[in-house]
Amino acid sequence: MQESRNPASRPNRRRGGGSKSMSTRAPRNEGISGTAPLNSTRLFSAVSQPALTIAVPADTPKFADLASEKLINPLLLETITQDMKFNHMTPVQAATLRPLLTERKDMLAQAKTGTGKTVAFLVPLLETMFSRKRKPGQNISGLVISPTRELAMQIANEATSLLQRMPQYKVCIAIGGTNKGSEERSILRGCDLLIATPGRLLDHLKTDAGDYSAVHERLQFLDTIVLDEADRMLDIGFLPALKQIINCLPNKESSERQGMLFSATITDQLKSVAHIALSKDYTFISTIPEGEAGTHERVPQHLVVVPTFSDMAAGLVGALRQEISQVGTDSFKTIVFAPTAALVDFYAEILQKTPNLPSIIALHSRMTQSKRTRTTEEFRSAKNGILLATDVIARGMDFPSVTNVFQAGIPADRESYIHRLGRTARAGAEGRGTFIITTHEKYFADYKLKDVAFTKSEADLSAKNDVLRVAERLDPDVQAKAYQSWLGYYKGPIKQLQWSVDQLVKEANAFAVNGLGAAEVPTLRKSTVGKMGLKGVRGLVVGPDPPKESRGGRGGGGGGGGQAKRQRM
Ligand SMILES: Nc1ncnc2c1ncn2[C@@H]1O[C@H](COP(=O)(O)OP(=O)(O)OP(=O)(O)O)[C@@H](O)[C@H]1O
Repeated sequence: MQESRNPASRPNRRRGGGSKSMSTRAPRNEGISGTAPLNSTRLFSAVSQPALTIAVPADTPKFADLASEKLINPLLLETITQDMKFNHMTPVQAATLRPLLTERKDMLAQAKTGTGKTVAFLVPLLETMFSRKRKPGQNISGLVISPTRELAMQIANEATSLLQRMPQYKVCIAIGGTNKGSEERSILRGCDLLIATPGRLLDHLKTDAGDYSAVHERLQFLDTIVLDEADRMLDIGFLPALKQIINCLPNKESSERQGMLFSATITDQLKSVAHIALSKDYTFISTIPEGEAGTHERVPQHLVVVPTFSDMAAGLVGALRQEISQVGTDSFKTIVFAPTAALVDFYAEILQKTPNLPSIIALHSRMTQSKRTRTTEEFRSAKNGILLATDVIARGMDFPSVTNVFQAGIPADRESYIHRLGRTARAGAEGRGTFIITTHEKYFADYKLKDVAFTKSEADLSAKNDVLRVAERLDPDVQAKAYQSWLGYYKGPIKQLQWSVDQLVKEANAFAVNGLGAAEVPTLRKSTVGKMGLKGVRGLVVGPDPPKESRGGRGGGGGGGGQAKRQRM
């Protein structure tokens, strides 16, 4: 089934304001960062996100149309139309809601980023929950699994908004980086809808003694399971955890459980394992016409090619200045994606010391969860600013009014490019993308993104000397971590880059001195070099491992290492 109407065909009709400069801290959303049940009143009032009105084509059905067939609870309809001010469905909602509600079909659904997939899966999930004649809070009716903690919290917010007229239903979260005990107590106090990341959910299902837990028991009457950004979960290796979670649920055949998988990108691998959560005869709905890039037609995408990795920071500053001159500093709200946490920290240091840029913040998974949550909220409510981030927020995150997305260096794959770009031009708004790569990485634009109509822009490297001066004054630990993470990351696509390992190290060493401003090539620990598979490669400076008792921390320029997947986030 295909649906090709463009939700952006009309001008942006965003409503609301109240957003503030990023330097003003957003109120902390206690319902999410704490572990109490997400009581709708408390949570909703804490969220400072302006209401959005998507530029939905007037010819899609209205939510009110569902009422005439008694497919939607009147209170939920009032919330959607009066509180959230959504009248017409978006194309993906129009395509999926009816089959999900009337036939309770299992579904794999694909639609472009920022087009309202969350409401598309939450409404049927809530409708099933209302239809069950059980006391609210007794058992978990709906389970949504998300690849990241930030996305889980955002989905919980959206669910809580939808339930604001029915506070008897409780939304809980189970995510990593927070207190597991208090999470469990919240769930057991009463939970109707659980939003979880896979690893933490798995932890909740068994007791320390290995028996099934009380949380496990609460899941034995599950009515709906949703895997959001399902392909990402497979990509980061969550398949075994997902299988174990699903094995803990009542048998699919004997229960009436409905399954849904949603994403903007759907890989063949995902299709081949969809049956773990869906029945064999599931429906596949895509609102992206075949052969289309999957990025929004209205997002101009610029390609900037810089000569070497040492030019990347200067190229980024030049491209940012170019875009700021178009949009103006006051409303310039941008996400810059970089490949690894250490590179995010490096670029953040450079941009923080570059004059005439809006405020800069960084976000990646090596921060504490409370810092991650604070930064996410701060950027969500900011009117302008530059957020440097890894792929930890590439998927699903709905930051209002992001005018631009920059990608400094190639992403892990084509899907990541699409999802990162999708943080702008959401809900019918305008947006622009800039992809900055080196000559070595051009293969990615030429082959993996050959269907994207890039506008080629000249690299502005006028900031090169200033950037290098700033880099040279950085803490050697920042330089060393960036160097090591660069090596770990670019070892991945070494074949596509057409490099030998010697060439990889040569490029890394040139980047360390000419780009990162290191006085000399940073030293790597022997064990790190081994884990990276670079033992004996010429050009590396290898130092001894520290004595056993001082190992294990993540700190230190030569520590960690080799785990490209983890470093990427
Ligand atoms: N029918 C609607 N009318 C107006 N706005 C809507 C409607 N449905 C959802 N929205 C809003 O559109 C925005 C984008 O929705 P959402 O985050 O669900 O997109 P998505 O398709 O899941 O994106 P991604 O692929 O990035 O995860 C949200 O702010 C949401 O509240």
